[in-house]
Amino acid sequence: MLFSEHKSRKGENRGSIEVICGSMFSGKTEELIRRLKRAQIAKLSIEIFKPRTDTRYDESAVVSHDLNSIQSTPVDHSSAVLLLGANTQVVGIDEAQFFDDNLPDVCNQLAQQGIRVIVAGLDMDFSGKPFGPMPNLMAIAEHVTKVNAVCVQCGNPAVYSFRKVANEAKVLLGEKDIYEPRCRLCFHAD
Ligand SMILES: Nc1ncnc2c1ncn2[C@@H]1O[C@H](COP(=O)(O)OP(=O)(O)O)[C@@H](O)[C@H]1O
Ligand SMILES: Cc1cn([C@H]2C[C@H](O)[C@@H](COP(=O)(O)O)O2)c(=O)[nH]c1=O
Ligand SMILES: [Zn+2]
Repeated sequence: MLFSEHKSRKGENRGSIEVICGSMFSGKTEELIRRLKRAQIAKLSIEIFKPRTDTRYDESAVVSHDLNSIQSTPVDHSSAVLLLGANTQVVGIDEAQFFDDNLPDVCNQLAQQGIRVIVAGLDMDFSGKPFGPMPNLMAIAEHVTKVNAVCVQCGNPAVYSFRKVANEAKVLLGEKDIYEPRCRLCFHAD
């Protein structure tokens, strides 16, 4: 599937929702940044949002594990995305799993206003359960892209984020110190 930067003709509503999902280290943020930078090259106006709680690499920028980055606005609630994203052509959202349950409705409203909305997030938490608003976002999206990491145990495609520490909290920020991507077989082996 190719994602297009084409501009709407006058009066034509080209709003849409794209979801990029997968495990940790699967390339969600890289893919989000790639699509947003192409939109910038096409001279479309863009606004990017992430949850304020996600301070792993930077307070405000969206940063991939390979340290590619793009400036963003940290927000506390999806309502801020609706307010701040309303007057732009493309809206990008990273770490969508941490947003409140109203995010799908916000994305729908933005798409109805003609905005291309691109959302990236973890589809499953460390226990293999659907994460936050992600399943509902995937249900209403025009396009869903599931990316895979490489299983660190066996080298097969990985769809799970295995937590290496004993902590049952749903939200636990971290990197390779706490998580490793695993395939189905290796995820359920431990
Ligand atoms: N086990 C792994 N499988 C795939 N990529 C990995 C792995 N470990 C590190 N990486 C790196 O992580 C990058 C993806 O980072 P990023 O886009 O931030 O992922 P995500 O947002 O899905 O966590 C890859 O391009 C690769 O260089
Ligand atoms: C599986 C899982 C992950 N997290 C946290 C860990 C990281 O800070 C982010 C995911 O980042 P990425 O860009 O996808 O690598 O989420 C969590 O809080 N709970 C979990 O179950
Ligand atoms: Zn494996």
